[in-house]
Amino acid sequence: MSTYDVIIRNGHIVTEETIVQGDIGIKAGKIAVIVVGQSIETEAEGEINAKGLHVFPGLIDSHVHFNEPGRTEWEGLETGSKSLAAGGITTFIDMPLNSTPPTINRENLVLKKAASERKSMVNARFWGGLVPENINDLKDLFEDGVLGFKAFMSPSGITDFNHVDDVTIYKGMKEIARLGSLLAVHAESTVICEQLAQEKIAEGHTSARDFTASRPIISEIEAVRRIISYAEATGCKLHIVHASSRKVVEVINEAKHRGVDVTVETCPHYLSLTVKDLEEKGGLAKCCPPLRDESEVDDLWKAVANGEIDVIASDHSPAPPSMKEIKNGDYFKAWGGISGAQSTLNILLTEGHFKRGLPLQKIAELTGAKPAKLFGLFPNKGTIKAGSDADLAIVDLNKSFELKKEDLYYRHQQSPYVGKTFNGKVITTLVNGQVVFQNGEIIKEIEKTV
Ligand SMILES: NC(=O)N[C@H]1NC(=O)NC1=O
Ligand SMILES: [Zn+2]
Ligand SMILES: [Zn+2]
Repeated sequence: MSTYDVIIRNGHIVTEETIVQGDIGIKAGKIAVIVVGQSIETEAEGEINAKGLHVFPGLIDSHVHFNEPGRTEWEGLETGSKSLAAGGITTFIDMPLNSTPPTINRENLVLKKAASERKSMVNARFWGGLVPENINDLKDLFEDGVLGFKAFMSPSGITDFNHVDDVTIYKGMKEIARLGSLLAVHAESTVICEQLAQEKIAEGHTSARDFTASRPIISEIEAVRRIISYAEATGCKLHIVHASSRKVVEVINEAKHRGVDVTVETCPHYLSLTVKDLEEKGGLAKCCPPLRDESEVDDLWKAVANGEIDVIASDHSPAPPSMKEIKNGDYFKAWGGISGAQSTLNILLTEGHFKRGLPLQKIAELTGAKPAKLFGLFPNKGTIKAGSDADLAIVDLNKSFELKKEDLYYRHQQSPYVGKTFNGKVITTLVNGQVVFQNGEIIKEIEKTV
């Protein structure tokens, strides 16, 4: 029996801290050894030549909606997890909504886990929901392993996942604080968004820019300020998802400096697309909060470079093509949600590293070490260290490609990124030491333990 099952040779090994060149020896799904500057002398059954390539910690996508069980005509665990494998993502944390039933109690979590065990090719973890009806279920969900809870401050678009009122926020956050967990929040103001939408629709103003104007940045800022005050009152750890603007991030920064335990996520679409894309690509580029303008994109990159963003995740929230169509020019009706999970690393490399000089270590931090630390997965996941799980993405930074529909593993081969040229290509993805994707092919379905 050889010492290692797999040896990855001569790669540039990227972590949140450094880039070093060396060999990685993998045994029983874990990184057994990292030898820097020289070779591992024995041979393994699986030899991977990574000369000239970069080895990243497999990405953690802490924000996906895979819709299974119950809404697999939108997306599923098999198709969703294949797209992640193809994108170098080795762990996802699935949101509690858009599947039906939603993950708001113990029974529903059991269904979610069972489906993932059968169908996911990457590591699956789960968010539980906080809704007005389930305060008494939070403890069960926590005990059964959810990594945190998720609430909407404005309507979620899904009838079986209600947004929270102030009392639910207050009681829910007290309970989540007591459990020692955290609350992730979709923060937009219901009052502002509903009023502005009503006015626009009544006037017959339903264009891309009308939709965007109905969900202004102030709506995020107001909701973020409000939820931060509840975090301060209850001592509940808070995570703001999908900040669309640095102006929102600034509010969170101020709170951090006051000592509030709050973190912030942004998404690749807010870092690479604008309201112009919404006009040109239609529903494919519709999301909530909406895409902003070019100057907001630039400012958000400054926030990334400046260490003001904690996590970058996809918020992959797909729907069937018919629901993404803009009918009669009405941007209010189409489903809001971007299909993007496969492209996170591509966007960060192309727009961040190559265009703006973002260090590779920073990409590894935002998509690996930081989410792993925040959601309790570190150091098993999110970094490359002896003893960590062998979840790895091997990338050729010298390869460019144009994303084609046919490249997408989603249930529906659609994405606002189709047609975009990316610099840097994922060559091989390993999950728990097994190759799941190589040279453009999904290699094999793996047996999963969740
Ligand atoms: N329900 C759901 O997935 N909503 C997501 N879509 C989106 O664009 N923003 C969200 O929060
Ligand atoms: Zn959201
Ligand atoms: Zn979401």
